[in-house]
Amino acid sequence: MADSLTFEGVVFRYPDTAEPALRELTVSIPGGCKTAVIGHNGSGKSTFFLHAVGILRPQQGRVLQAGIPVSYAKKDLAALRRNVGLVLQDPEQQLILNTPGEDISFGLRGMGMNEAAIKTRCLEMLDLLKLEELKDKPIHQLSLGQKKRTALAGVLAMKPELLLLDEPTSYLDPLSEAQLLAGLESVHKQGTTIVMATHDMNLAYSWADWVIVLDHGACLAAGTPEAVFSGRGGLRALGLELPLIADLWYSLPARYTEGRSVPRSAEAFKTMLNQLLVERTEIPEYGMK
Ligand SMILES: Nc1ncnc2c1ncn2[C@@H]1O[C@H](COP(=O)(O)OP(=O)(O)OP(=O)(O)O)[C@@H](O)[C@H]1O
Repeated sequence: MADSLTFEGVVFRYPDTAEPALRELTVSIPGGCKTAVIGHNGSGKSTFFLHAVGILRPQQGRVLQAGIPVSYAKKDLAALRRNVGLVLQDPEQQLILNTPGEDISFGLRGMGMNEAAIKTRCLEMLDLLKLEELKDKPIHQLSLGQKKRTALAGVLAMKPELLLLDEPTSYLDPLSEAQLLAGLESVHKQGTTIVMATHDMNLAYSWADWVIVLDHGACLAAGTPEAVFSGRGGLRALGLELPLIADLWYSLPARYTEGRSVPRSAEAFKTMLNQLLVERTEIPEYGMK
C-alpha cells in the first residue's frame, strides 16, 4: 500500500534552542499499517506528530500526506486535519467541553454536519470506546483512562484516514489499556492507518506491524518489529529496553532459535518453547500452560 505520510529531510529547531529537534528527518509511514514510533525522551516524537498535522512547519525539507506535499494555506490545513487526527499525550489539553457527549459532538458541529448525523456519529463513537454510560458525566469527574478514551473518541469522530497517538497508554492500568487497544483494533480493521508514539517496548513489539526508531531527531531504524528488535546492543545503547519476549528468545542458545521466527506474543513464545522441548528432549509434551 502507498505511504500515508512521508517526511523528506525535515529540519526543525524550536526558537531559542541550540539543537534542532528534527535533523533532516526522512521517514515514511506505510498506509494501512499499525506503526509504533519509539525513542528516548526528547528524541523528537511529539515534534514529528506536530509536523504531521501542520501545527509546526519544516524549516527545511517537506512533509507529504498520501503523496501530496502539505500546503500551509488555512483552508488546506483544515482539510489536512480532517484527514490526519492527532490525540495528544495529555487529554486535559484536548478536552474542551463539559461532558464526553458534548466534546465528541463539538468537532463534528465545526465540520458543518447536521444534528441528526452528529447524534448518530456520537453514539457510534461512545459505543466503540465503551463510553455510553459516561456520555453525560462531567469530564473533570472521569478517570484518566476514561479521559484518554474520550479524547480519542473526539478525534475518531472525524473519521481520519491517519490517526496519530502520542503515548496513548501511558499511566493506564491493564484494563484501561486493553479497552483503548480494543477500540483501536476496530478502527484499524475499518482501514485507518494508526501511528503510536510509545515508551512501552512490549506494546510496540506485540502491537505494531512497523516500528520507527527516532534518535536526536533522526530516523535510526525502520522495519518490522522482528527486524528492529533483533539487534540487542543497538537499542540498549539508546537507552531502550528490548521487549521481554524478544529478550528471552535471544537469550536462548542460537542452536535452538536459528531458522525460527521470533515469537511476537507470550502465547506464540510458549508454543515455540513447547515445540523446542518436544524436539530436543523427545518427550511428548512439556505441558507449559
Ligand atoms: N516548545 C518547545 N520549545 C523548545 N524546545 C522544545 C519544545 N518542545 C520540545 N522541545 C525540544 O525538542 C526536542 C524534541 O522534543 P519532543 O517533545 O519532540 O521529544 P519526544 O520524543 O516527544 O519526547 P518525550 O518522549 O519526552 O515525550 C527536545 O530536545 C525538547 O527539549
